[in-house]
Amino acid sequence: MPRQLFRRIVSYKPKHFAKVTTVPELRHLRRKALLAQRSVGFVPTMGALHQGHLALIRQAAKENDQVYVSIYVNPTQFGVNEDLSSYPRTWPEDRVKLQALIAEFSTNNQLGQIAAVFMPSTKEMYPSAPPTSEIDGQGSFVTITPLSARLEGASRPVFFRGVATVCMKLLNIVQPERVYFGQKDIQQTFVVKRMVQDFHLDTEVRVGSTVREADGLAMSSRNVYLGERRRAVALVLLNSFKEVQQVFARGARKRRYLYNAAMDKLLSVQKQQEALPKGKRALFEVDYISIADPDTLDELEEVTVERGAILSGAIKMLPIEDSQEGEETGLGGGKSTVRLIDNIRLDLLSAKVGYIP
Ligand SMILES: Nc1ncnc2c1ncn2[C@@H]1O[C@H](COP(=O)(O)OP(=O)(O)OP(=O)(O)O)[C@@H](O)[C@H]1O
Ligand SMILES: CC(C)(CO)[C@@H](O)C(=O)[O-]
Ligand code: BAL
Repeated sequence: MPRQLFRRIVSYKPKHFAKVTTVPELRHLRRKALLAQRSVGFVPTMGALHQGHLALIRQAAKENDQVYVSIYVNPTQFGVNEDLSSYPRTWPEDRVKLQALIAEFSTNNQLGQIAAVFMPSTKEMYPSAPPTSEIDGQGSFVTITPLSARLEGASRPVFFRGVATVCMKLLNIVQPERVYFGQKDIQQTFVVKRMVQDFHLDTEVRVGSTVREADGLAMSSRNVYLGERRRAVALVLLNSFKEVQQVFARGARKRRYLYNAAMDKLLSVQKQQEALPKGKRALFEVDYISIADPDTLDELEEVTVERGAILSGAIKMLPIEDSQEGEETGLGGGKSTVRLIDNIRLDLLSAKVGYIP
């Protein structure tokens, strides 16, 4: 019998995870796992857990003996005018979801188990200086350029500096064999992979597919802010990708044809919404559409069938106007702008069947 399997069968699986708030406690657990030759898979999150997070935890439990999850809303990745203070914090619900996963994993001897949930304070994560969201703020930061300055980074200038910095801290603390990120935040996966490579971090970066709602909308912790009216229009980004798939399947390869297919869809839906009365419409702005190389994320002038492309984009759903009596306006009453991102792999196979991975 393979050693790994034997270890799992005889191993005692605790029914509760340790909730850890300090670095020494986490290191103590990690050292015990190392001495017991248990592999650790790590899933960093900002909480408000949904099926996208749970899928990453399931994948980590398939590939490791122990799963560590972090829940930490990292201030340095939010710009000064972004939604740090209102970001959903839902620990009671998150705990129930994690406990349900523990029950699910404990019935299957082939799976690892959630061993620790790391919920540090900001003082714990940023011990020597208060974290800054200012572009020229002082502190110890990891910067990955030029990758961090484009696409998401162009709209959110401090975002990837904050993500790389907190991921470096978390990876130094947890030292997992494997770390898990979602494809939904595709540029983040490129930034973290580059950081792991350039700083010789001893961990394997694994990427889980984007988990979607039944109609295709990518799950996101921020979707709770949309409300009914904006939720119905939010699918426009994915629908614009489907237009690109169609023209690609019909033979278009040049950037301008592919890009225009997405933009035409976005602009036509934008016009339709603008024509509606204020009490009915959901306005949005297009932030960017990118057609990029699958290995470097550099913009492409032409997509080849052999390599395909990463098609990604972001839109900003603007605040709800004239909310109606009894209208479900989402968390925060529809007052805040909600930025949505999504991406798909553009290749001939998926384009022909209209498959959205
Ligand atoms: N729909 C999804 N499918 C797969 N992975 C996801 C999905 N949504 C988020 N993730 C991944 O979960 C991890 C934690 O993400 P995070 O806690 O920021 O949630 P989020 O839903 O992306 O939040 P937000 O969209 O508001 O930034 C990241 O690696 C992220 O890519
Ligand atoms: C990776 C991460 C947990 C870092 O704060 C965050 O950017 C996220 O949840 O995607
Ligand atoms: N999911 C990425 C974290 C953020 O948008 O801040």
